[in-house]
Amino acid sequence: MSLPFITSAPGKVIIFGEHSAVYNEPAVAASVSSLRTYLLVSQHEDPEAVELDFPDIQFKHKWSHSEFGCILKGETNSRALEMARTNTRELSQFLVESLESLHSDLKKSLFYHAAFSFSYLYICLCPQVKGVRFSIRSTLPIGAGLGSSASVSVALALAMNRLSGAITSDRELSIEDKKLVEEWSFVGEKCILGTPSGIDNAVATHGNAVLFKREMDGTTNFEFVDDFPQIPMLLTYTKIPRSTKTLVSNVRELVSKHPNIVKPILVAMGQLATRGAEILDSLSDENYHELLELVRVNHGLLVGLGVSHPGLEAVRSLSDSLEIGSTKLTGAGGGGCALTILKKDAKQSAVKQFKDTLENEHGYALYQTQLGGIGCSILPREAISDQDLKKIRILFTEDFDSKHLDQVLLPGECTLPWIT
Ligand SMILES: Nc1ncnc2c1ncn2[C@@H]1O[C@H](COP(=O)(O)OP(=O)(O)O)[C@@H](O)[C@H]1O
Ligand SMILES: C[C@@](O)(CCOP(=O)(O)O)CC(=O)O
Ligand SMILES: [Mg+2]
Repeated sequence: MSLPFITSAPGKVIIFGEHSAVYNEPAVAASVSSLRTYLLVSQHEDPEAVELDFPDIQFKHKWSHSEFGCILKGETNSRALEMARTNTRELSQFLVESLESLHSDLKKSLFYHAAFSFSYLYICLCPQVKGVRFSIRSTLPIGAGLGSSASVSVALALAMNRLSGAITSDRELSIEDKKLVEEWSFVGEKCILGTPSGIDNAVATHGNAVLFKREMDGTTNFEFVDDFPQIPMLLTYTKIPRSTKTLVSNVRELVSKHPNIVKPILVAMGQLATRGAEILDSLSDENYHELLELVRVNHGLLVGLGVSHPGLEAVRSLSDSLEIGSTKLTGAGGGGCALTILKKDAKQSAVKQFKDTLENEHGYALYQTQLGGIGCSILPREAISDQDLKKIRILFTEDFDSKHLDQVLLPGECTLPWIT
């Protein structure tokens, strides 16, 4: 595989069923194909180096390949690694402990999970590769509920499977390629957040909109929502930081404390997601009102799980009082983003007041973006001209804003021949 090459994966919006999805309930999500993570895999000046460069979170780390030797060498280790590679449903205890001691200097840092997830995938997928740098840039807000963690895992899983030779397609990614990316990006999400449902990385891999369900045996089951309707909606980013890992584990505590009360809430969310998907599949003037109702109910149930935040309630309450539509938190909650589905007859002046108040009085950011579209994608070296390569290298090394990244790299919009 010639270097450099680039991979990319989109963020997502969960429309129904965040949190309950972790408990094998169905959920509906769509990719946000214009908000993406890009990964540049390039040659390192040092032939022994494996370097991670994550400027968005100001994290850079370089390993010498020999540092991984203590994990890779020996017959017992080889057997344990083989298990880790074949049984992707559980993280390998051997690898978790080995990486913990290798990264003991990072243990207390905020970046531990990013380094852990990267090196877990690296050891499993392409441990023979060295003299390489992995640089990530994203136009997604991080920790906002739009699936930045999953898009990073998908971009890494695609790149590492390409480096190992497991993915070789040069015209179109096949169903098998995407299955492999989905499987390994789920492992990456597990490293970052413990017990993910798999919906975020499934959407970031396959794109479009899906009704998703993880079965009890660990397999994933999803149906694409055909012709996903472009619903008039607004995404509000409260800029309130939070961690998906913490929120998911808080809900787990609540479930184990009050199973008889909380489990029915999760089941109701699953029912709601199934009905929501039916409506989205055949959206009409008649059932549009029901869609708005389901959004309202879903938010109320999430409040019951304790994953809202006063900052999100401010968005919900303003959309209610201006009567513009229904608002729910999206993603793990606790801050991050809220999704407002607008009423068909929402007054333009009220929508404007909604946006102005949130931006000017609360300092929130509003995104107007289309849902659905391209999933993971790859740009091989052969498809990049030397001139474009120069531009791309600059984007990954200098502090450019996301507009520049989009102009040069956005799949479907730019002129580069992305393989999807
Ligand atoms: N651009 C990025 N560069 C490096 N790491 C990232 C990036 N985006 C996300 N991550 C990883 O994902 C974590 C945030 O994931 P999470 O809490 O699940 O929020 P969300 O997925 O909603 O954005 C970060 O702490 C970091 O480990
Ligand atoms: C809370 C959850 O349903 C969604 C988390 O999404 P995000 O990381 O907040 O973008 C967890 C999951 O489904 O894995
Ligand atoms: Mg996440």
